[in-house]
Amino acid sequence: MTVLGCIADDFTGATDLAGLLARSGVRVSLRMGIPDEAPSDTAPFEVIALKCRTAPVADAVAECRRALDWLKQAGAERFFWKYCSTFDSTAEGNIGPVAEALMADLDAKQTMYCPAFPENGRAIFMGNLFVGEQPLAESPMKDHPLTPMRDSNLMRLLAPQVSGPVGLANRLTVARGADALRERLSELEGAGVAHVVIDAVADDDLYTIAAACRDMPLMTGGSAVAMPLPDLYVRDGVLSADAEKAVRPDLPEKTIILSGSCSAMTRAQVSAYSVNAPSYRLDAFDLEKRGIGPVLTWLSKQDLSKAPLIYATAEPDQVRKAQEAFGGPQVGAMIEDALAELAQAAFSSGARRFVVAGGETSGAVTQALGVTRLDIGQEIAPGVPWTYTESEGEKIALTLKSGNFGKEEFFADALAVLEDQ
Ligand SMILES: Nc1ncnc2c1ncn2[C@@H]1O[C@H](COP(=O)(O)OP(=O)(O)OP(=O)(O)O)[C@@H](O)[C@H]1O
Ligand SMILES: O=C(O)[C@@H](O)C(=O)CO
Repeated sequence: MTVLGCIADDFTGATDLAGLLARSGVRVSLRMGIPDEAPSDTAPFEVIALKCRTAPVADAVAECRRALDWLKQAGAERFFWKYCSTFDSTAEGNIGPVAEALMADLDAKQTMYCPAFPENGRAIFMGNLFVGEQPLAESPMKDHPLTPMRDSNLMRLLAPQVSGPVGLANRLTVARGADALRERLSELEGAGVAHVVIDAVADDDLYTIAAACRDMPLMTGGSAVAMPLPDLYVRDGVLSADAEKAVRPDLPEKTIILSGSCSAMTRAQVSAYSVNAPSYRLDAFDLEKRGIGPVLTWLSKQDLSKAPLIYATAEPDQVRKAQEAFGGPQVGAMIEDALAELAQAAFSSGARRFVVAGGETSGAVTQALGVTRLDIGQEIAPGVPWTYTESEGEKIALTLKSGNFGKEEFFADALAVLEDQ
């Protein structure tokens, strides 16, 4: 029976959330897209990964509502809407419109918003989101190819995305504990505030917030505020802990690393890895002119046991030039399609270990590999676990890395963690 039903707006975000929930030892099931069939063999925590972060608002809302229906059928009575720890969205959405639609379906008068992820340097103070020591709008997220973040204030970012009033429960309240926070939430509810941003700067704050909000029909946030929920549910008696860890299948060593993320950390990871490993830079202008042929030829000559890297990862000025030439969404889709086709080609050449960087990129690659359900394995870095699944009846391992997660040596770390298991 499913205790918590989760909907994630991208694929790396979904594995991030699943990985943090799985730290508790409970079984977490991750579905790539809404399953066609009715729920069966469900886990206490079900996460549905969608690719709707940058989809048109109406499409995102419709898809998330369908996901909600599936999770309700799975028996869930509490729900979690997972978006990015850097609140990636546009002036239209999709964080607010989806939250509002799910609230309406669940008859919820109020929900909370907490993208904080202290282990990865995301903190919220007085409603402002920080990435490390920088306000969001001064961090590298200001140059994101699809969702450039140009304001750091979560209330200001959220207000144009929702129809109801937006409020704040600040750190001074959170520091006073779960009862004080509950009181503040009900005071805001009395004043008609439906959308409450909650400050959090450290993991202790997240425990307080999860404790205060765990009975809301809908919680929303990054992955970290969901992390305390399994233990809280066990204490509440609504969940019994069953430590069913996924076991790594026996896999050939052949590996491919595909990076479509242009985030600052991924750029550093690509630089670090490409010094010693075979690597190919996929250039947007070259791809448009000559198609995917040259990189397919390069790939066919690689020894996959050396874990080659193919990356479209580029500096902000290069991204800007490509976007000006072809249009932002068009160039994004062209590169995603290319990386998806390369994943298929690598699979046909025997690759069974896939390291993918970037949420949209991960969505494209997993869809191309026909992956529908993942088991969560060992974490490589906070929020980035290995996952195990099948493609065309063959066992494979996949890790889907959020753009800004992991340290500089992430790609080498990922290979090492799999070897160590
Ligand atoms: N050189 C490039 N020029 C323009 N767009 C690019 C280039 N390289 C990649 N892209 C596009 O940028 C987008 C990057 O988004 P993606 O979600 O994959 O990474 P991310 O945002 O860093 O990761 P996350 O969502 O996990 O934080 C993709 O649509 C990708 O195709
Ligand atoms: O929350 C995060 O930062 C990540 O899980 C993510 O959503 C990146 O796409």
